[in-house]
Amino acid sequence: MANPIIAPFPSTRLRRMRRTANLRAMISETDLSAANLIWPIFVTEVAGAEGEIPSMPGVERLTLDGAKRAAERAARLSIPAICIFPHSDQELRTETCERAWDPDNIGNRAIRAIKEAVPELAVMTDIALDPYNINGHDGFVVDGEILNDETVEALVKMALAQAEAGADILGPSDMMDGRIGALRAALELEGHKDVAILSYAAKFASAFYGPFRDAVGASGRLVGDKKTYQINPGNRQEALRCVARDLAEGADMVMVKPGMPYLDICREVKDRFAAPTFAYQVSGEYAMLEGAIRNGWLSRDAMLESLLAFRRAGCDGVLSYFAPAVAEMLA
Ligand SMILES: NCc1[nH]cc(CCC(=O)O)c1CC(=O)O
Repeated sequence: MANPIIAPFPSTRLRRMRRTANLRAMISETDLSAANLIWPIFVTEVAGAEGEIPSMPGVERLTLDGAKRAAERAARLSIPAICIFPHSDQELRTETCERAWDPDNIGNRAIRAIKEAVPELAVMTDIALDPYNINGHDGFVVDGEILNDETVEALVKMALAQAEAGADILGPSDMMDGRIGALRAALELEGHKDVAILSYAAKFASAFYGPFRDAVGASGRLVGDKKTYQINPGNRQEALRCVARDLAEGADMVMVKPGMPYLDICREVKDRFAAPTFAYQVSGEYAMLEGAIRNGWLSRDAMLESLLAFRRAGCDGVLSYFAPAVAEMLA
């Protein structure tokens, strides 16, 4: 970092450059635009499950038609990418999770519908077994253990189905070891060399995912917790090793998740690896901010400030449920 030279007061008065809006604009260090946003949406195949998610006020589960309209809205607002999270038929969850790689599962149908409606919009997916798993885990569970290598094989099948459906960016969120390398190799082999991987590389075992699990119908299902695969929230060095490992295995971009409580990790990842770096402002962060805004306890500027903070911390972009609202404010 540069060594700023500060003349003694009153020669230096830092308030001189804060006096008017134009002076402030001239020395503004960080910007936020719609191009920095990825919009996560929930798509359901269950009749009657569409509509607002109680723990995420303002966020809805969408039908396929709703997903198409969201894609059109994203394009109008210059949001470059949308990320699809499936809410699948709860009755069809199984221990063997075969619907995860069914070309006609709701996630894959949503990819096709959106690519058809708005071909230029980048479509990102989630790779993990939890939307289709009877016990809500991201991997196969046998005798209470989350199996790593068997899960990776399933994730590869899931990824190929998504790539086949037209996904531009795959987002493995499962935290199994070795999955990035396995996905990259399979994509090369199966003719999907240009499909990008945005790895959920530094994903912590967080209490902030609660509302998301409500949204995808996993809350009541989850047996135990995800601490045998997601990172201990206190572990900075382990998070950096995960990022290094995923980049070495062929990830194009990396993610830190959750976001606001982990801005130190964002900064460190960007400085160390100089790779495209994203953060996920997760459901619990959204719920806190939106809840306070709806109660009149915070102004909507808190939303903008929270996203600007990710940019200041070195992130190229942010997955945020605020994406459309913020893009509208910025337009
Ligand atoms: N594969 C699961 C997944 N993918 C994205 C999120 C959380 C996103 C959010 O909270 O907004 C989760 C939840 C979890 O790990 O239990």
